[in-house]
Amino acid sequence: MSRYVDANLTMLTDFYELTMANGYFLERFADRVAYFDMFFRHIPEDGGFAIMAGVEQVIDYLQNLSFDEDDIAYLRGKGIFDDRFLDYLRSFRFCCDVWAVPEGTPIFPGEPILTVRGPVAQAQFVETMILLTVNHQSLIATKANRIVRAAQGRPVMEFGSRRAQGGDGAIFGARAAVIGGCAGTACTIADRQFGIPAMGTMAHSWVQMFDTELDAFRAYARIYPQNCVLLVDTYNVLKSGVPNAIRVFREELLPRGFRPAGIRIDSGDITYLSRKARKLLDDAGFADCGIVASNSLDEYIIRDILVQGANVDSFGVGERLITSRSEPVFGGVYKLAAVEQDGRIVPKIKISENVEKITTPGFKQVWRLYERESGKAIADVITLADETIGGGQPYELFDPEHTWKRKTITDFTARPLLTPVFRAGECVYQSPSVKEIAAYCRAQIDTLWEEVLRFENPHRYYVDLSRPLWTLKQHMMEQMQ
Ligand SMILES: Nc1ncnc2c1ncn2[C@@H]1O[C@H](COP(=O)(O)OP(=O)(O)OP(=O)(O)O)[C@@H](O)[C@H]1O
Ligand SMILES: O=P(O)(O)OC[C@H]1O[C@H](OP(=O)(O)OP(=O)(O)O)[C@H](O)[C@@H]1O
Ligand SMILES: O=C(O)c1cccnc1
Repeated sequence: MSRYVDANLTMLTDFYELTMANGYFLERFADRVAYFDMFFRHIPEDGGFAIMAGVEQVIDYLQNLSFDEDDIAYLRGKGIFDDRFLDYLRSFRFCCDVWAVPEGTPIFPGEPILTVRGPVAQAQFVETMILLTVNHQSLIATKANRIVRAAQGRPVMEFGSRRAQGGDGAIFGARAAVIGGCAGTACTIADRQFGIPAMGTMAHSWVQMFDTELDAFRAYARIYPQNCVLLVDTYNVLKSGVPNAIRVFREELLPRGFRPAGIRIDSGDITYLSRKARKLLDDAGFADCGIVASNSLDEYIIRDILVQGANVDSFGVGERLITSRSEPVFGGVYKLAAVEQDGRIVPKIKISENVEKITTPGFKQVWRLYERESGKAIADVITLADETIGGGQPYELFDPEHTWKRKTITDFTARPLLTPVFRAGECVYQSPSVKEIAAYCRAQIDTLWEEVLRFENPHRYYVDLSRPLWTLKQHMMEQMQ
């Protein structure tokens, strides 16, 4: 089970999906085969890449689609749905094909990251949940990864449940955070469900509950000698918190053969306090005692305090991660790309004044091309689904907007990113564990050039169209003029 409540989320859909489905049904259109693509247009915070996440929960949702009698009665009560349509919903069985880019893969604007093919009434209907699931988790995985990269190898713990936007925000946010590189989470249920390590320290209330800070530290050290991290900022970090921690480490841990795990600083100037605390700990013979920092951190503050010379070994990050506070929207959209007519795929396009918003028509595949020698990713190429790239053949890349910019590459490998997930409604994909996804994500990010990784003005990674696809799109745009 990958949902925290065993609820059927079939009715979690925008109402227009239902009115359209009813309409398709009445127009005898419901079984016409359509292709929908999910893609996004903008990388949060103008970053160089985003991270795909949420596929496992999309699978879970699609496998559990069904309307029960209460749903049907509710819809009947609306007074706008045809009885025959309601009967059709009663026997609804998801029978579409779905392809998705595997979770943990770096993704780029404009490329399909998930495609659904099937009867339009169904393929249209699943839009809302697919978008909300992938938008949420990709947003948080992308944000978490920025924070993790800012920490430069120091572990980052996800502390955000209490400030998440609801239960799903906390649980799937924790899942996505670990995909993006967090070492663990404070979210216990996420550990139970996804096997991602739950960890934590203590709250200020623990310290306040005792007559003195010293008593609070002593009690904690006695109960948890093997993993003793003491919160040192309830009263005064340097005058009482750290000295009391040192005393307790000496009196409670050393005699029992334990070493301290750490102290946590949760307020004030982290750079100043961590440096002073480090010196006190070192002078007391606890050079191995880690310093955890928390308090409304994000990638910018972490980067700043490290540049300032903070002495921090790990970070706890909550609200700004779990809500992706600096940019809380991952604007993935779901657009019709083609229909089938008389056994042929007929591409569809959506025209806009804004060139970026013109959709790319047809049933497509996305190929990632890697330089053979360095293993680095060169570009992604969106092709029609029946095209193949690789097999030792040179390939000409060209910029879809400035077509005179061309380059022929020879020594490369190519892999298709869109992977079959459902065939005719049957799941054909085994989701990896979150740990495996996180490891894959790390390895994939290593294939990106430094220039794409940086926070400020990263290079735009190439997402090109194949010649047949570019020609098709051009032709359709001209026809629509
Ligand atoms: N050296 C630093 N450079 C930049 N930002 C820092 C530094 N130290 C802490 N911060 C950040 O400054 C922000 C504000 O901290 P603020 O002054 O509100 O304090 P506080 O110490 O939490 O106050 P309180 O004692 O009320 O909890 C936090 O987001 C914190 O992460
Ligand atoms: O600041 P964030 O990035 O969201 O990290 C999580 C915060 O949650 C806790 O504070 P809170 O005041 O809720 O509880 P506490 O009494 O345990 O400090 C913790 O001490 C952190 O400050
Ligand atoms: O374990 C912690 O230190 C923790 C957990 C949640 C929020 N803040 C801190």
